[in-house]
Amino acid sequence: MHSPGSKPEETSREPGTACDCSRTAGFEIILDSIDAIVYVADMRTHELLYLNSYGRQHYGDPEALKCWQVLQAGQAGPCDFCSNPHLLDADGEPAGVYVWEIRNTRTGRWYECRDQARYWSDGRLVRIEIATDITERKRIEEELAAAKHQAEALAHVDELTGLNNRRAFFQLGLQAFRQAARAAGPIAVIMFDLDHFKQINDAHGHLVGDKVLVAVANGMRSQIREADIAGRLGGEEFALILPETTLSEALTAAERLRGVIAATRLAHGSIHIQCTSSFGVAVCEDGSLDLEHMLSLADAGLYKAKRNGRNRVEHAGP
Ligand SMILES: Nc1nc2c(ncn2[C@@H]2O[C@H](COP(=O)(O)OP(=O)(O)OP(=O)(O)O)[C@@H](O)[C@H]2O)c(=O)[nH]1
Repeated sequence: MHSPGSKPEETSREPGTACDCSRTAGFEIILDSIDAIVYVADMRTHELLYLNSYGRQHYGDPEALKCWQVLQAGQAGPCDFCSNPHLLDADGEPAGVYVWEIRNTRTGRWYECRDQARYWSDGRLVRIEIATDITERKRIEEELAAAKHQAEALAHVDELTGLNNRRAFFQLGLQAFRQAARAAGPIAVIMFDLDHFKQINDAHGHLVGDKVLVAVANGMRSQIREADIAGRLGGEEFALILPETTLSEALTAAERLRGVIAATRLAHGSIHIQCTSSFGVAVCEDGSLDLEHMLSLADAGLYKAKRNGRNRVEHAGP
């Protein structure tokens, strides 16, 4: 195996002299004491000309093998991610250091690679790579990214029921309303509020009240289509956005959900707790109204339902 050297014209001493040998041995001691892979490969043939001791410990003896045979797994030829194309300028001359990251296909470990083309001692162009193991840094980065993703997801979810929280409901709702406006198509909003929920809390405690809210949310989820947007707006108030839904379809959906909630019985000790809810429905047939306006109409319907005796569905039209 050849040893690392400098550009031929810069060499002041004939290779093979005693002084050159001791200098080369010195370089090898230095390179073998580095906690990083250092290797040299012929840029044309991919022959591995040098691999330091750290590299040999992890990838074995490279004698007479190509870089892609020693350093990567399952390669039938040069890697398609080989850095060679980045190392030469338009005139085919060394273009400086190229820094990149890769997960090694043999070991699964991550490396930050600093690659550059240089002239080897016999005049050919070689790729010199110094690859530092960054697996631990990557693991921390991935954990942070996962935690951030989870925090972002949680920021949109109502903790108790798992439904969209108010913020997510409005964000998703705005998109649905934009879509309805573009298509000039129908869109419906249903709002509902549990009846005399305070009495449940007062009689059985807040925890039981929470279970009722969860049961209502589950009933809601069981009734909606994939395109529908369900949210808990706060307290015991829930809402649904139903894209491409006409008035008669929305009234049917609200009536069905009212029946499901009224029929839900929550076991609590020796008794079963039941709860009804009042619904307000608003529909815009041509997508011309915005979410705020539709929610205020649905709220007016809900208020009407409460006033007219609760456990019922009322429509408030534009
Ligand atoms: N258990 C529980 N109760 C809640 C939660 N949020 C709000 N509440 C309760 O919901 C009750 C709402 O009471 P009201 O606004 O008087 O409404 P209501 O008793 O349902 O009466 P109507 O709406 O007029 O039928 C209050 O007792 C609140 O404390 C919650 O997250 N969990």
